[in-house]
Amino acid sequence: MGLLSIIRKIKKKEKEMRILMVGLDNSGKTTIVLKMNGEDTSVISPTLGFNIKTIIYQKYTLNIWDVGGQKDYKILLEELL
Ligand SMILES: Nc1nc2c(ncn2[C@@H]2O[C@H](COP(=O)(O)OP(=O)(O)OP(=O)(O)O)[C@@H](O)[C@H]2O)c(=O)[nH]1
Ligand SMILES: [Mg+2]
Repeated sequence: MGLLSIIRKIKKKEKEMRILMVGLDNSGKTTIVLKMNGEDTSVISPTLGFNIKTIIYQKYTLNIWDVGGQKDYKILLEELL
C-alpha cells in the first residue's frame, strides 16, 4: 500500500496531518524524510531532539516530526505520542 493510499484511508476529510518518525537511532528515519522531500542524503548527522519538516504531498500537507532515536530522547517521544 502506497503512502497516499494509507493517508486517504486514515483521514479521508483532513488535509493536514502529523506524521511521527520513530525508530532506533541510526535506523534511517532522517534519510527517509530527506528522500521524500528530494533532498541530499550524502551528509547526515544524528538528530538532536526532533526536527519538523512540512511536505506538500498532492492535496495533503504532511507535518513530519523526525524524532532522534537515541535513548536520551525516549522521554521526549513519550510526550509526543
Ligand atoms: N546502507 C544504508 N545506509 C543507510 C540507509 N538509510 C540510512 N542509512 C545511513 O544510516 C545512517 C543513519 O541514518 P539516519 O537517517 O541519520 O538515521 P536516524 O534514524 O535518523 O538516526 P537518529 O537521528 O540518530 O535517530 C546514515 O549514515 C545514513 O546514510 C539505507 O537504506 N542503507
Ligand atoms: Mg535522524
